[in-house]
Order: sequence, then structure tokens, then C-alpha cells
Amino acid sequence: DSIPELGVQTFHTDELRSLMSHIDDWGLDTFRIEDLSGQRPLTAITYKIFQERFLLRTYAIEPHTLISYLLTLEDHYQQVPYHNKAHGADVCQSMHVLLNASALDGVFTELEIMSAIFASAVHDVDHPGVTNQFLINTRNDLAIMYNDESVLENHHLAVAFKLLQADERNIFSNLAAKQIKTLRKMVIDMVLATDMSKHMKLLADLKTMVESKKVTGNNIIMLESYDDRIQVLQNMIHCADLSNPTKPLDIYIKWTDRIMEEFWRQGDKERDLGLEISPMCDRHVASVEKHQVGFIEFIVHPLWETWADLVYPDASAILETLEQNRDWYQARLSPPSSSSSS
Ligand SMILES: O[C@@H](CN1CCOCC1)Cn1nccc1-c1ccc(OC(F)F)c(OC2CCCC2)c1
Ligand SMILES: [Zn+2]
Repeated sequence: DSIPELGVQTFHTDELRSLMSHIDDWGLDTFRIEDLSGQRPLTAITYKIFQERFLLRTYAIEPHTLISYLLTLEDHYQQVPYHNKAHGADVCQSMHVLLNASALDGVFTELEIMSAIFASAVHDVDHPGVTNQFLINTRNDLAIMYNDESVLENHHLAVAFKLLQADERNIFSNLAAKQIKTLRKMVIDMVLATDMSKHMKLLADLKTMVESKKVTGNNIIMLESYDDRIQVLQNMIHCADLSNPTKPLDIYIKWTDRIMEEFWRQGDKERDLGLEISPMCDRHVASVEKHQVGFIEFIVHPLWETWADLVYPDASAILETLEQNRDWYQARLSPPSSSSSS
């Protein structure tokens, strides 16, 4: 049976095609694509990116095989409020845009680019909607399996690679053995870097790289070693993963609504289990705006400011939106009551 033009069955071909023509733009509305693609945002977006980058041709990937892998991958994202297939699609499209920075022109190989897109698409597959700490505290089988170390991130990788083992889904079947080995190592290194416990080290190393930045004549970054190359790719997937506050405000707010519902459901479980409720997870003690301002101040802005330095001036508009969004949440903070100021 033939594959539909956009990879997915849709009653809105014209509108979906029009939206997908903005695949290179920051702020693409992943939620709208979810609605127009028959609830297949991850398949539609990843298929479009593979086509746009000619990866099917370069690596002799059968379209049926790619669609079959993507549909199955998408079905393995759980229906949780935030860490669902729409988030996977969003991080994949965000990574695609970050890879197009002119400061990175010609820097990464086709294999590194495909690894980064693939890693982004799979990076949260089968996420159960609770944190690593919750899995550890509740002695979940996953925490036992992975000895409390990057429990979720190890699981996402194992599921993603397991799905490749079926012949009809093995999109890398025509790669040379060495290429598969390199791709697997890079994908593992990138997905493991999305563990928030690695954030401070990743950012510190990025700052060091920015301070010692070496560029060619036309301001293109020079990355000599594997360590330098993978470090930049790891920061890119981390930036893409923490990109919600850098998107147009209406989209950012929708992501915030979703992550808070997911955190609050974890808090509900902790309450029922008689466990201490994790920070920000008690729906009866909500300070959404305060936490978003803190999240931007202490985590998101320091990361994106450093990324913007590395690829200056490519990410300047993104940084600008982030600062406007921070100011918007700041303004909505309930003003300190007069008694507290006395
Ligand atoms: O949980 C975050 C890291 N923690 C580390 C410990 O301190 C608090 C923040 C990052 N993370 N990890 C997975 C999903 C997210 C995550 C992604 C989008 C988020 O907000 C918005 F952009 F949608 C988000 O917000 C939470 C709730 C308020 C502040 C943080 C969280
Ligand atoms: Zn993620």
C-alpha cells in the first residue's frame, strides 16, 4: 500500500502541508500538527525532517520502514500530560532548527545530524510521567533494572533500540557496521545527557567551550575531537528539551499547563502512598508563575544565554522571546502583600 504524501492519514492534507512548510521555523505549533495529523505529530514531523534533509536517500532508508518505525515509536510514548508524543515531536523539530544555525554550517556530518534527529525523536519514549526520584523512592522495577542511575533515560534508549530489531522497522539496515556503531554511541550519549542531574556539568563545559571558542574565517565553530562534537550535540538536545519557555507565549503556556498537571498527578500518587510530596507537585499549594520564573532564572536562561553566545547571533531572537516570557510570568506574580514589605 502506498504511503500518503505527508506520511500520515489526514482529512486536512492542505492545512497540514501548509503547516509542515514551516518545519524550519522556531515556534512551529506542534499542538496544531497533532490535531491535523490524526494524532501523529511525531511521525509527521520526523518524516518531514528526514525527507527535507534527504536522509532517506543518503542512507538508503525505505519509506515504509521509516514510517513503520515512527508509528511504532509514537505508539510507545505514553498518554501522560507532558512527556507524550507531542513533546517528542516538539524536541525533534526544535533540534532540527538548532542544527540549522549558520555558526554550525558544515560542522556536523550527515551521520551526526541523523543521530541528533533520531535521538530527539526517541528521547522520552515510554516515559511514565513521573521523575527518576519517584521511581527510586517507590523501588520501581525500572530503578531496580538501572540501579538508580539515569533510570528514565536508560529506559528510553533501550525501548528505542529494541524497536529497531524488527526487520520491517530497522531504518539503519543499510548503514555500514561502523556507521551503526557510531550512531548508537552518539544517540546514547545525547539521550543520557537529557537527565537533568547532568545539567550543571553540561552547562559548565559549554561555558568553557564558549570562552575558548575557535571559529573559522566566516564565524563557523571549529570542533576537533569527538568529545567537543558530542558535547555540543548534548547541549543542543538539552536546549531543545528545555525550549518550552523560549517559544511563543501561547505555546509556552500550554506546555506549562501540561507539565504542572503531570507533576500534580505525581504529587497525588505520593500523597496516596504516604510519601513526602515532591517540590512543585502539590496541586493544593500551587505557585505556577513563581516556579516558572525560578526555572527560567536558574536553569533555562543560563543555558540559553550560553548557547546564544556559542552560536552568536543565531539564537538572539530566541533569547529575546525567553526574556519577554520571563517578564510576562514575573508580572503575573502576586505583588508582595504590604504586610510582608513592612
Ligand atoms: O523539572 C525541571 C527540572 N527541575 C529540576 C529541579 O528543580 C526544578 C526544575 C525540568 N524538566 N524536566 C523534565 C521536564 C521538565 C520541565 C519542562 C518544562 C517546564 O515548564 C514549562 F516550560 F513547560 C518545567 O517546569 C517545572 C515546573 C516549574 C519549574 C520546573 C519542567
Ligand atoms: Zn524531554
